[in-house]
Amino acid sequence: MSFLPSTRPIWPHPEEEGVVQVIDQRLLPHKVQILDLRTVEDAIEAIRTLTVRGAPLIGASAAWAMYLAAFTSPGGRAEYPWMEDCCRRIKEARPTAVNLAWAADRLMEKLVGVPEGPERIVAMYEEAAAVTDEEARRCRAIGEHGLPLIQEIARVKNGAPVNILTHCNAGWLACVAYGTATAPIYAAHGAGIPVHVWVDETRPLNQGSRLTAWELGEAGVPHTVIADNTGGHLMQQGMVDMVIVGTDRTTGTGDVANKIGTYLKALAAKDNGVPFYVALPSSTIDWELEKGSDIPIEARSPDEVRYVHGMDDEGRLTRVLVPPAASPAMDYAFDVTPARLVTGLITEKGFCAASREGLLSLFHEP
Ligand SMILES: CSC[C@H]1O[C@H](OP(=O)(O)O)[C@H](O)[C@@H]1O
Repeated sequence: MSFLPSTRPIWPHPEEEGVVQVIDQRLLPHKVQILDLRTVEDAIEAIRTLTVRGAPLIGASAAWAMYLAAFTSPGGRAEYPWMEDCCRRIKEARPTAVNLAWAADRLMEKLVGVPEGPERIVAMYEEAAAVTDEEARRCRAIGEHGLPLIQEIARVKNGAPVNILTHCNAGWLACVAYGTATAPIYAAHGAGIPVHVWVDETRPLNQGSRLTAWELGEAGVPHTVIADNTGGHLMQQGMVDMVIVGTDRTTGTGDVANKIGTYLKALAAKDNGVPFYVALPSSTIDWELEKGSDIPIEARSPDEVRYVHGMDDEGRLTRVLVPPAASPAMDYAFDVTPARLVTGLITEKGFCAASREGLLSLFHEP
């Protein structure tokens, strides 16, 4: 199986009803393992454990979780009380990515319009597939709208590679296809524009060194993995032409929640005059929030900081403890970059300023 930007990390089982298949991202890049999700609990656990992760993919997973809830409902008819309780539990799986609630609520809205029974189960399947396909189209469009930003730098550099720094994984693995931050990168690479990507390892779970590096390697995009604290030095040395990151929730005023460490990259970019772009589908915009400080920031198990997971020299998946066993640890999964540090937003409808006016120039507030 070749893994290209159009690859999907989630799909309905091709032969068996009531089964959704996902790539277990906890084992990448060392092992490609497909998991079968059969119940809403399976799907919630996959989201909670980052088996599937990334805002758009979390949204698609929530949509398919609602289908699994319908398929496994106690009375076999996707009864409203059961579905409402499942929707609530799905929305509790992780707090920061707004796509989770957006997708689960959309499936609930679809449900109320269809009588309970087999027809409603089919409607949940079709709506989950629609959410998934729409997300793939949005990400492809993000690539098209971000491409000119890279083309302009390539023009100025007269054929020298465009150096792009990215943080965490906002690739097809985090979405449904193409990615958000990676979509313009894949579009540029596909158009023959020389690019090189500085890949932040992104502690503590190393979504960059494990997932982004794997994606780019599979797609043949030149890249270099760097320790998280390297980006500022590279920017000071003029070795970064732009930063492109994803987001888990962006307020209607352009404040951006993304993987922990993003804010520090934005500060370094501002200090060095490096453009700092955020790529996002409209499903990641939270129009109800004015201030980024109101975005719920997920705190995860300290063991994610204390242990490093990887493969040993004998090819065995393993983990090692880094700090003393007695040392406490904290694991904030996200931080908030204020709009004033964001050069612009790359969306499926075009490029805009990180502001309410900018977003409203492209979208109607729901
Ligand atoms: C395109 S959304 C990707 C976004 O999600 C990641 O978080 P996690 O791996 O914890 O789901 C990270 O913030 C990425 O930028």
